[in-house]
Amino acid sequence: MARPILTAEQMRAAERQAIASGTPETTLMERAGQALAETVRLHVGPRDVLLLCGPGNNGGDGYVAARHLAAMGYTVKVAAWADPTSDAARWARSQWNGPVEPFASATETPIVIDCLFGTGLSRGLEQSLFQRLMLLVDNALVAIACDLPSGVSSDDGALLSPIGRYDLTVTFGALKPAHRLMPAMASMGRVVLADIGIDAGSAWFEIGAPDLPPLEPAGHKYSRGLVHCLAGQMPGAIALAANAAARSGAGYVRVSTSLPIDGLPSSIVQTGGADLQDERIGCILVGPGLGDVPQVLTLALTAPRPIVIDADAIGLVGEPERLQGHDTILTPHEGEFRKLFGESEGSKAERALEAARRSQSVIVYKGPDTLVASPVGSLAFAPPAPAWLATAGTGDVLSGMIAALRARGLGPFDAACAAVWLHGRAAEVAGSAMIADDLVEAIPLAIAEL
Ligand SMILES: NC(=O)C1=CN([C@@H]2O[C@H](COP(=O)(O)OP(=O)(O)OC[C@H]3O[C@@H](n4cnc5c(N)ncnc54)[C@H](O)[C@@H]3O)[C@@H](O)[C@H]2O)[C@@H](O)CC1
Ligand SMILES: Nc1ncnc2c1ncn2[C@@H]1O[C@H](COP(=O)(O)OP(=O)(O)O)[C@@H](O)[C@H]1O
Ligand SMILES: [K+]
Repeated sequence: MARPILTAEQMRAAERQAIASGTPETTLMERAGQALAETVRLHVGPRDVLLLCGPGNNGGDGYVAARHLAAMGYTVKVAAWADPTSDAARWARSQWNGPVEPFASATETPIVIDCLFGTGLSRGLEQSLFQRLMLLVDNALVAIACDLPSGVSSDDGALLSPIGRYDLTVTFGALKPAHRLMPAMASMGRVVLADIGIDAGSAWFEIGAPDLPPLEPAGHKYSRGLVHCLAGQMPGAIALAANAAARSGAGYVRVSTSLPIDGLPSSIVQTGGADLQDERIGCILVGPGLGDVPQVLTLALTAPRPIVIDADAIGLVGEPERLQGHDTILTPHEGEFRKLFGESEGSKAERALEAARRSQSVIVYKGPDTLVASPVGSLAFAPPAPAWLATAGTGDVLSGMIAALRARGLGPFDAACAAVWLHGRAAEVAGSAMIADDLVEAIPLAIAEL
């Protein structure tokens, strides 16, 4: 299931909306703290708990959780960095009947819950604070962050001060961009989303398992999708992409190549010519292994068909505005992105959206925190993918998968999101010693699980 993602400002607006509709702020805080306590009960055994509370509403969630955990039978200690400064947090503090010790005297405890700062963090933590926090977090059996690890910038995933490693992060109403952006996402552990009754409808979301289009009982290979791949100077890469397209359910995969490609399955047709005016083509794929052959990209752009532009072809585009009016999906990694769009300011999310707007294309901005951006402002964040995807050729596999799903009839944004999700899942199925060829073999297994 897709999970909504809101910026800190959007989250505050959603909270104001809920309050205006009759839900008091203290009720939202009660729900958040209770959900935090229940998540602890669900995931963690009955060991002593230390809650570290800050001055704002993140700390308020902590006092509420302390009360619920104590009622569940946990031995609970609370340590505060500062007195509550918001009305809701003061209320939550007043409802906690146990002692509150100074932060400086808090000692190592099996379960540590960081409720110091959440979406309201405005600057890095002072050194004595983050050093002590990291010690408590890294020496805990289980470390849990309330909403966000303290030190993380909610909107862009930057670390305003160093953070420890958390096993679990419990967030409320919606995920925040930092849950799915590097470097913050690498230290969050599992991210659990608790419903606190706010309306989190959003154009930004975390990609969930896709719904692939059902096969027509009376379908034929062309109606299932024809992917036309354009080879270049290093055909191994387009072979991987073509294989991936075939394994992702395209009805027909064709490769235009001047050199015969060894080892391609016989079901993938190799042709010398490139009739790109063929109306049966569902998607053209250009770029993997292309080399410096701009005329192949130009040829692809003369065809009025959906097109995936990957790898070398991205560097050959020139001006992003050239792609306006085409039905294009671009799949840059960091280097390719900067080559085409230049060095721009802002978070990865903002840069992805700006790139989609300039090129009027769907942008799959790859990396450990892959984003899919559309020209109309939709933004999808990939769930964490295994680090072993960082191996040669996995990007070629992804572009083949996107082309197949586009040819099968998904729209460009949905095709990219579905392929990104399946790519990550196929990598999990293939295991940590996989190479890109194994990833291709795992695609049907990932699809069969849906
Ligand atoms: N917005 C919502 O809908 C809800 C928010 N809730 C909680 O409220 C949190 C946000 O609360 P707040 O906006 O009060 O913000 P925080 O509790 O994250 O922190 C804000 C407080 O910390 C201070 N501060 C910020 N950076 C600091 C630093 N580096 N060193 C020392 N002090 C610093 C600020 O001056 C302010 O007093 C969320 O993360 C979540 O846990 C929940 O109670 C549920 C509902
Ligand atoms: N550390 C990582 N963790 C998870 N996924 C990663 C990581 N590094 C790269 N990836 C993914 O692996 C793929 C690599 O693509 P790319 O850089 O184009 O490689 P290649 O050109 O060798 O095919 C992308 O889908 C990217 O999102
Ligand atoms: K926190």
